[in-house]
Amino acid sequence: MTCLPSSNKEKKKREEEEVVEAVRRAAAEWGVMHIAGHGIPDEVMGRLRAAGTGFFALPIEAKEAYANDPGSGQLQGYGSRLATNASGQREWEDYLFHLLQPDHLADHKLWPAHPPDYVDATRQFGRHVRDLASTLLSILSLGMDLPPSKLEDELTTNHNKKVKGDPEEELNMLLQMKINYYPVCPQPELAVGVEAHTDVSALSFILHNGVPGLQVRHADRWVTARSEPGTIIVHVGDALEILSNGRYTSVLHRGLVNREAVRVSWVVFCEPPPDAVILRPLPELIVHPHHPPRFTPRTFKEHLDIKLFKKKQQPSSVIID
Ligand SMILES: O=C(O)CCC(=O)C(=O)O
Ligand SMILES: [Fe+2]
Repeated sequence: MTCLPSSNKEKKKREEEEVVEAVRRAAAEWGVMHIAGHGIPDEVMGRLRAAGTGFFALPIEAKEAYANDPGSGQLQGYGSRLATNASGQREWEDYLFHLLQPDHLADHKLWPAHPPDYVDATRQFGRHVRDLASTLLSILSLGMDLPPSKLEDELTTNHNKKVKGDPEEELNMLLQMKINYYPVCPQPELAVGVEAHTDVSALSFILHNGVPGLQVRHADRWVTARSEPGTIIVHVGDALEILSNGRYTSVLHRGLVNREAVRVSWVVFCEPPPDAVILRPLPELIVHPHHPPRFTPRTFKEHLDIKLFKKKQQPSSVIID
């Protein structure tokens, strides 16, 4: 039987609708999903993993050449969290954190010179993740019956009159790279890799080295993320939960450690610029009295401050907006 062109088109349309619905459901019910067919070549993911793993294998002095200094506001660089957290558990991880995109704002002095492929592999990965972020934001816009460009436009438009520049000017979303390195832990029951939190980003993209440890909160229980080789894990973060007025869920999650194997994860946080974008529930989604706004408007930076303040006020391991 020969397929008529119109039935091909219908098939494609149906498939696209199925993808939109699958992504919408995962983002609404879980706030997390595994994405296959993401367009990032295996070779690029393999080089990223090798480069990051190579960095953490360097002697401590070589890593400390990139040390951060959170006390003086220098958040980018290499850091260690082998300290006791508010809930009395030990956070058992080292990490490397730096801006990944846009490339012209990145401080390349903080990108490790060893292994030599670090800069190129990480940059290549960043370009692919940036494209994937745009694709997902358009699918998630369609999932709320909005035009495909809606969410990305909202995350890149200067609405803040207090911030200089053309109010209509297109801004860039930022991608921040964090590599988490969780050493083998002799007493994993006394420690946690990363304590329970939601990400402040719009979306976070996670690769890992295949060792289980990421857990997400769903229906009042912790669920361990499966290892699905070749896929990338995507979290909905707070910024998207706010824009979607809670239709999409910023997922509560944590990283556990274990006795047998080192775990490494690469997380790319995709976020709006800190001051120019005002995060507020999209007006199209507000219908009085059934769907009132669930969040007060705030810049991304203000959101970070609100969250930090709540964390200080409520010293438990769980931070929820
Ligand atoms: O290690 C992981 O899989 C998650 C780490 C994480 O949640 C984070 O760095 O924000
Ligand atoms: Fe996280």
